[in-house]
Amino acid sequence: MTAKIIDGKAFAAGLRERIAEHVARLKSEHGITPGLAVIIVGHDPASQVYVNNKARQTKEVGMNSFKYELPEDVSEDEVLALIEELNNRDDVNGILCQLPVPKHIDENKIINALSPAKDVDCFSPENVGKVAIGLPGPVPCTPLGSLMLLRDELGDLSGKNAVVIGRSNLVGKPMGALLLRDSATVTIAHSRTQDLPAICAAADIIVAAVGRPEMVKGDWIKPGATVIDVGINRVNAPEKGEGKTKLVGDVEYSEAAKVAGAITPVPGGVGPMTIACLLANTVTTACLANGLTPPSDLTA
Ligand SMILES: NC(=O)C1=CN([C@@H]2O[C@H](COP(=O)(O)OP(=O)(O)OC[C@H]3O[C@@H](n4cnc5c(N)ncnc54)[C@H](OP(=O)(O)O)[C@@H]3O)[C@@H](O)[C@H]2O)C=CC1
Ligand SMILES: Nc1nc(=O)c2c([nH]1)NC[C@@H]1CN(c3ccc(C(=O)N[C@@H](CCC(=O)O)C(=O)O)cc3)C=[N+]21
Repeated sequence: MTAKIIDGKAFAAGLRERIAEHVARLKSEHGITPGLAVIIVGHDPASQVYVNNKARQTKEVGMNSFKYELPEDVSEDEVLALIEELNNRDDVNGILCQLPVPKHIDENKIINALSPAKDVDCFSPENVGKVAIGLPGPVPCTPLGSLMLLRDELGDLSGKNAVVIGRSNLVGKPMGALLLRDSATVTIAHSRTQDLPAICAAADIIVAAVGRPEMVKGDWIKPGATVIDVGINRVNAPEKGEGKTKLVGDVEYSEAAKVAGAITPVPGGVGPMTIACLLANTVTTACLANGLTPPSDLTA
């Protein structure tokens, strides 16, 4: 058996088309153009590429993009003042501060300063709570993108055994909450979990969000299971030439693809969905800010 490859890049492109239609309707029927502000501190090249991609895709779907590139040595107070200014601007519906920030800036202060109404990463306790109990609002981008791919692949997730590996506030925990809302039977594994291979062997769905290159082995996977590989790890690739690197996921892709029913590749899987869901969340917060019901196809 060879797994179906879940094309996250293509799915994300389709999602962006739907987002563009909703944005066009918000403009023509309500005079609203959603806006997303992205803050980047310092000059990490990977972050730069990523932030530029977000800005380009934001404009492509017809939304306004505001980019703030702050120097590495900017003070915490200056970043907090910028967030406060953006919190108060009517043309900004989403604010994202690219993480990590330099060490002299307290990440928690940044997260707490963001207005929950504009918190498109879904970091705030208020928004995390809404996700847990199923109230409308932004949903963490990577889990939302992963859920969309799973629903598209499997339809109803009700009663499926789902194992999420990783319990971070960013990915693992909200992923577990979303799967539970869809009536899957959810196990969340982490670094203290005993006998992870046995737990995976019972899973119809595996979501790997560990940050360890190719940790999940092909022979852990139940034949026919659906595998969502969230991990993005840059590793050395001497086979490509001296000093070259490549991206791999948290799943041993070549072996897993022989056993799984369907699997996301890295790159081209969950990563592109994360950015598309950021845009989807900005439409959601723009609707909520204007007393409109957010489009159901852009949220969980
Ligand atoms: N595709 C995308 O868009 C995105 C991809 N990522 C990628 O996803 C991965 C995970 O990210 P993130 O959640 O932020 O990572 P974190 O480092 O915050 O969390 C990793 C989790 O994995 C668990 N873990 C570590 N080692 C093991 C082990 N041996 N067995 C089982 N569990 C283990 C940790 O357990 P414990 O809690 O006990 O320490 C922790 O809960 C990374 O590769 C990251 O780059 C992240 C965000 C977006
Ligand atoms: N406030 C904040 N929110 C985030 O969501 C956030 C963040 N900070 N900091 C960094 C991480 C990382 N992250 C990625 C999203 C998409 C790809 C992505 O699209 N990856 C491509 C490959 C890109 C490449 O080739 O380098 C893919 O998987 O196909 C990667 C990484 C979001 N993050």
